[in-house]
Amino acid sequence: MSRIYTAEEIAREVQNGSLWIVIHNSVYDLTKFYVQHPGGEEVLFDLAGKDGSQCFDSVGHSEEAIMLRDIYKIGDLEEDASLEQPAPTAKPDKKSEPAVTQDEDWQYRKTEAKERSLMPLVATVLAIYAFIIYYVWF
Ligand code: HEM
Repeated sequence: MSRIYTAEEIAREVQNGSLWIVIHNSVYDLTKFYVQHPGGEEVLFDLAGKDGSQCFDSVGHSEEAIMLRDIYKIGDLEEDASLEQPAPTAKPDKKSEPAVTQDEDWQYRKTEAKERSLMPLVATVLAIYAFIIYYVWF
């Protein structure tokens, strides 16, 4: 039978250096796993002692990840326990990323387009130079 943990117990363990995270009322000890996490260590550290359900679900973890998660389950959170909710910045907002990148791309393309529009002018000037040098020398 799995153990029931109180919010205070979880907080105490985290203070003692363990990396415990609660996902859908199950308690996971990720102290040994965080170094192997494909999504990075930092996201897990930000959620130490907190509720990582929203974060875990929003990433769309694979079946393998869900099975792997079960290995680290140590128990359940007691009913009605109030855990600290993660700050909005602790969540990887995958949706906002492309928007920023697209915006930057747009600026990049704009500069690139401007540079490209100068190319015929530069080529013409160089051709005239080459023509003059050819005339003067020969
Ligand atoms: C027991 C807990 C967890 C396990 C076992 C786990 C496992 C994994 C695995 C195996 C992957 C590789 C991709 C996949 O197979 O889905 C992954 C990616 C990732 N995970 Fe987790 N994860 C856990 C918790 C979390 C939590 C709480 C967060 C939220 C901050 C998170 C954020 C991410 C991110 C951002 C990626 C990268 C996704 C990508 O690059 O597409 N993970 N995780």
